[in-house]
Amino acid sequence: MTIKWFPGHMHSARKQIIEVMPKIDVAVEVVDARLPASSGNPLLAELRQQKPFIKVLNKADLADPQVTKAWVKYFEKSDHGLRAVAINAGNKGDVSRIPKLCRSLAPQRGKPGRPLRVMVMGIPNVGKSTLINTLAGKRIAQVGDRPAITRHAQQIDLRNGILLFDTPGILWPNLEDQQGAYRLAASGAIGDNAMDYQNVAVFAADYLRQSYLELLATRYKLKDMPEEPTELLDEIGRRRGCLGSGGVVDSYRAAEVLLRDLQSGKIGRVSFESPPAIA
Ligand SMILES: Nc1nc2c(ncn2[C@@H]2O[C@H](COP(=O)(O)OP(=O)(O)OP(=O)(O)O)[C@@H](O)[C@H]2O)c(=O)[nH]1
Repeated sequence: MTIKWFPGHMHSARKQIIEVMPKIDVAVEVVDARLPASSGNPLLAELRQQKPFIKVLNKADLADPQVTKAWVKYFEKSDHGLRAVAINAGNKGDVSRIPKLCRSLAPQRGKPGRPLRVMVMGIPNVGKSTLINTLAGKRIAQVGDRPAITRHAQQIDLRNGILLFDTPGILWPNLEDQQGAYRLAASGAIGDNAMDYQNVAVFAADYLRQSYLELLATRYKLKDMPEEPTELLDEIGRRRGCLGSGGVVDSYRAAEVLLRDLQSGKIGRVSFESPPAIA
């Protein structure tokens, strides 16, 4: 397996987090609801100190609702200073829960002259920008004729008593765990070029066969379900007409079909990992 991704940003992100942490009231980490552990950043747990912390399980519209519920429960039970919310960052109603939660976690702030300072962080592609835009867009809807967001360096004034910091903003996941890296790639959280595309598709086919057999069978009208993941991928390719010369399955195209379908939610709502049992 070759991962060509984010070499050596650890040191500068760590420095930035250490610098920014004392200046903020609430830390928000956006993770992917389909893989809340693998899409998290281990630095935050270590560097957050006693700051109120919100885990935003985003893209919940793509994740298995039962599993997401279990994750929310797990996070809140395993850490008392932490609150977890599952949202779709494009949905205003969902997103409006976050400012409310921030206010409840830092009630002493958010008053005139004492803005509530919130830092939004997360690995690439989890939906940080979408979340920030929806937070800001709410303000556009209310005010209409003035720009909703003001950027001063890395601060965004939402003009509702909340100041967003998006530094260091982008973090990276732990790619040392091979299974986690495969989940990240299969969900689309790390780019297509980061890992061998066909290996990722084989991993996804195998995972779906084991965990979401019915969704897989329905999507590709599979009558027989080959146990061997490469054969399963070939069968999906055949069903989708991904054939090369001589009627041989073009496995690259088959991989593309499966991963695109999976990442866009066309196969159904799929979670890639479940929380550990709570003691
Ligand atoms: N289905 C779904 N898609 C989402 C959601 N939030 C974001 N997306 C999509 O996910 C992709 C990445 O979203 P961004 O907001 O750019 O993510 P980001 O974390 O800012 O990404 P970087 O700029 O790479 O750090 C986009 O295609 C979004 O439309 C969500 O809740 N549900």
